[in-house]
Amino acid sequence: MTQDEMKKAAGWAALQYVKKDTIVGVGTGSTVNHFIDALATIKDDIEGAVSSSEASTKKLEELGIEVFDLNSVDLIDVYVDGADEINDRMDMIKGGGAALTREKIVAAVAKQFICIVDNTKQVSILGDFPLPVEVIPMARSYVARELVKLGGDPVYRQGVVTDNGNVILDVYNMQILDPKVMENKINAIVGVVTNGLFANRGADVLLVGTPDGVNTVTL
Ligand SMILES: O=C(CO)[C@H](O)[C@H](O)COP(=O)(O)O
Repeated sequence: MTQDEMKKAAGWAALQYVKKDTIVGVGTGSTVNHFIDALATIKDDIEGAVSSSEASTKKLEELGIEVFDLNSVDLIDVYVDGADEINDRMDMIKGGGAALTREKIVAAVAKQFICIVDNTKQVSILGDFPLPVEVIPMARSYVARELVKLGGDPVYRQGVVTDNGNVILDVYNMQILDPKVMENKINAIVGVVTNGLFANRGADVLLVGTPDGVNTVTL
């Protein structure tokens, strides 16, 4: 089974968590793209979606799913998104697709976070995947120096501008033993918009695509 087939299995499995007549929070990435394909098959049964990126909005609209502005929505029942890494506490690193800030905002509003991954994303300690940090452009060098003080090796993701007009620093070699503490420390650096650690708000349900089917994990 290919990695993409495992992503597809996880993406389609998330459909069972979508309730009738609700607004669905939609993440970003190749695994979520499979979820959007699945969601399109029940589009007449849902009210619509709130999207975490321009890319997901485009795909949702192309498939006929109405996309609402988050400011016009009081309640999101489930938020479905992928991850770059997830540990057994359901803490994640996200932002490989540079959509981390909007993802974190939509996730914050949702009652339930359903994380969909293939089995290569499960880790015991977060940090092999470089941690994305979204930064206001004029603060890039300052934030990079502060990230070095926290023990990381930040690398500017050249040529990438986020949907919010900011830049991304990918932090290599970060020892992330306490994800919540690290998330808070990095977010406290002036000029950081947010970082890709989702620990203060982790996943509630994890769906893992494997060669033997989809495993469901809850805490
Ligand atoms: O956080 C993300 C985008 O910002 C994605 O969820 C993450 O990068 C996983 O992507 P994929 O499903 O393509 O493996």
